[in-house]
Amino acid sequence: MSEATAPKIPVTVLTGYLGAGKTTLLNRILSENHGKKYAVIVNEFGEIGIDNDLIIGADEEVFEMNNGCICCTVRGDLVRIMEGLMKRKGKFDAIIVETTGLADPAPVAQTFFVDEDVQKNARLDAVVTVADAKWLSDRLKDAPEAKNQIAFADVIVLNKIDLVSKGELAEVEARIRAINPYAKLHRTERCSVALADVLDRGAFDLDRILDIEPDFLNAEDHDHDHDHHHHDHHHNHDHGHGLKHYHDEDMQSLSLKTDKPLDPNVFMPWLQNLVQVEGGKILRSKGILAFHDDDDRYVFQGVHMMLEGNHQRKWKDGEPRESRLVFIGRELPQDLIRQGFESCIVS
Ligand SMILES: Nc1nc2c(ncn2[C@@H]2O[C@H](COP(=O)(O)OP(=O)(O)OP(=O)(O)O)[C@@H](O)[C@H]2O)c(=O)[nH]1
Repeated sequence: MSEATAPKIPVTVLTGYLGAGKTTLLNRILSENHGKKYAVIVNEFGEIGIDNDLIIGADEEVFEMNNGCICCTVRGDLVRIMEGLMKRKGKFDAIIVETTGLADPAPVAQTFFVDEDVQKNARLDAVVTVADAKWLSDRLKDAPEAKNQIAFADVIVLNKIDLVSKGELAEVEARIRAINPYAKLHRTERCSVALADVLDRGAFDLDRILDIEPDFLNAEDHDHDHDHHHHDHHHNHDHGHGLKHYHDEDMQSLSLKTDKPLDPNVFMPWLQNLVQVEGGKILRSKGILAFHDDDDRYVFQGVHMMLEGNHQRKWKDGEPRESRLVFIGRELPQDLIRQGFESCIVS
């Protein structure tokens, strides 16, 4: 088949606010017995890559971009990774891009239309947005990214329905519908959705997007002239090709790391207390931990004051037993977190 007639590789953009369940959905996709091979591109907020370690069964096909937000500074990276993948066309069936919870999906989606090389070889299949039934209504009030993620969705996975009452679910669904009446919506616990409902949908609807973003296809300027004007607490960049998007400048991330073991009897109560007291400010926390006298890696995940943790697997021979944690939020009590963490290290 010639280059011109070869089918374009479908790309699914997986978005959704911090902690909504994107990695949970990605793991579900990758671990299902579908006989397909996916290339996965992950972008996360925070200096230490953790998500890569939480994705199962896709070791050699995960490409990480950790140096910024996918919708701005690393968009060049996205194009480069895509171009690299295109050279290996035939080795995989589809591409999934998991964006950070703080990314605006518009410029990400735009990459698949305005970058010539990418556009020749790949087609945006759908923007799939995971929405957190418990927290989305709050985020729609204070996080502009959350609203754009809903507005741009072709498919919405309304997740964590186990954490809300029927009334709350109806309420959040009505809020979603007020922003986006078109997307197909699935209510889920742990992103339990049929793969056919999220992949290979052929659902991306350019006309609808042009209604929301009339400048979506304008790409005169690829230099990313950031034109920052401040708008409340959010900066608003115009990437020079007409698309404006907003960032929450108050959002911070704190990354912590140690190669000394942690004392679980000190760490666990400390973390539980921290998210109980500061969970309003700490939107998201996650970490991979090496406990004293423990041959298993321990993984914890938090969204506000809710925490989950479990032993993930044995540390591999030769694998450095280090602990890595990330806290993301507004007005993070950085010194308090840092000091608390240090007190959990076995000296
Ligand atoms: N109770 C409950 N918890 C869930 C559900 N789905 C996911 N979680 C938990 O929510 C937390 C966040 O899930 P992730 O899949 O890591 O969320 P994410 O959107 O990838 O998070 P970021 O990449 O940090 O933005 C984890 O502790 C999950 O186990 C659900 O349906 N119900």
